[in-house]
Amino acid sequence: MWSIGIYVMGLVIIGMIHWTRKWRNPTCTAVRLPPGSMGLLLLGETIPFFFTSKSLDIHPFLKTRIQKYGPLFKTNLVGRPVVVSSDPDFSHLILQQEGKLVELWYMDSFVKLVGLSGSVKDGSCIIAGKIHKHLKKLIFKQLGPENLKEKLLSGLEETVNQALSNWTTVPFVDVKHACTVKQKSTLIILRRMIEERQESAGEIRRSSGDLLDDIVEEMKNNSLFTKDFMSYIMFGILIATFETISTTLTLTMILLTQHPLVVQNLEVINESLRMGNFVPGYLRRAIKDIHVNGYTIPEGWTIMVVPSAIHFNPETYKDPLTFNPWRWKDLAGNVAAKNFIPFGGGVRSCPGVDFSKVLMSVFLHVLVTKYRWSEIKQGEIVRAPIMGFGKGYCIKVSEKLK
Ligand code: HEM
Repeated sequence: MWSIGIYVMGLVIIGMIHWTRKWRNPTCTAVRLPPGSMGLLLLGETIPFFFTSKSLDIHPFLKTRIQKYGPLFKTNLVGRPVVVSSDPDFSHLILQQEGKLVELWYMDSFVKLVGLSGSVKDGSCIIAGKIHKHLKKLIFKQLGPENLKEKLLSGLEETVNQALSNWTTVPFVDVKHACTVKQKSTLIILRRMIEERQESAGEIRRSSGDLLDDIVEEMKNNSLFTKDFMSYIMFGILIATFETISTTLTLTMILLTQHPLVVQNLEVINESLRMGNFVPGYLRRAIKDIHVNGYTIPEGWTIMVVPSAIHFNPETYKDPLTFNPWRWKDLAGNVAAKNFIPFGGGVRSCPGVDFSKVLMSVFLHVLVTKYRWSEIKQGEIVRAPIMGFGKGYCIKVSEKLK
């Protein structure tokens, strides 16, 4: 009896040792993986990745490992092997290689943990291939520079004026909250709007011609564009708009309050985007083995491009943690091309880039020319690892005295 027990115990121990070895060195072939640690069995290094950091700087999980292992390191997050890249050239290459070396990839559990659930299925972005191209074209037609100038700009200014005027009537506003959509009710409203537009498609189309009209038109010809799918896509677009712009504007307000002399500088938005890095990384999956600097990233592994590491690289940006909009005057265009990626890059880059920059410029212009503000509650900047503002950033807005 004893001998059977010892035999089983031995088998379990050998199994555990084998499993741990395989976890630490996950490939069977003799490829040279980037340096780094796969962390604890099953957990990997997930826990320190989600620690809260109260600084604008690169998250400590990433910073300490970049210092220890260099610009490319391996790790394991939420059960998946990941290579993290803070190398500007390699990151640039990866973002340009969609469909060739890599594909957009969101780890399900990662997405849930960082609060982006809803946009993925089985890890892959559900908006792929032809649908992706088509949708992006529709978004760009509405939010690209031409339509912005011809149709949207005056409306934006009016909306911003109205919002700021409303803000003067309340004791204070929580900036991030004031710019954010209420998710549940928005989804219901969107579904209703699609139905209404479907019912009166011809009529509204002539008078409005917005993204929703384009989508309703597409739904007639494309069986993949179902009502459910499209209300979900519209919701995704709204989230992509509000979450990003509200975070960037809140951070801009905090930085401007700390540096009032900078207010008139047009490069404030670029500088805020450089320092914001509200997501920890852009995720891709290697669709074939990728060879880089003598290392191999095996097919199927996740690659995380870390914008904060690129935007806080002291070789590109002197005193990277200093808010200095003037730095942009001296930065050559070709330097910025690989070292400034707040909107991603390649075919998966953000289609809302022009709209976001125009909206934020209009907001800041109206704010500083017509209004003044004072801080009521300081926003505590936290990265966990998505950027947030603790218990909120509250300001009191008043009209400027004439
Ligand atoms: C400050 C504002 C914004 C920032 C910083 C931002 C940032 C980004 C980034 C970094 C990506 C690429 C992610 C990746 O490569 O994995 C992206 C993609 C995307 N963004 Fe934005 N975004 C902003 C505003 C907007 C707006 C206003 C829209 C509205 C249409 C939008 C819609 C999208 C969409 C649909 C994608 C997916 C593109 C694709 O998969 O090809 N974003 N955004």
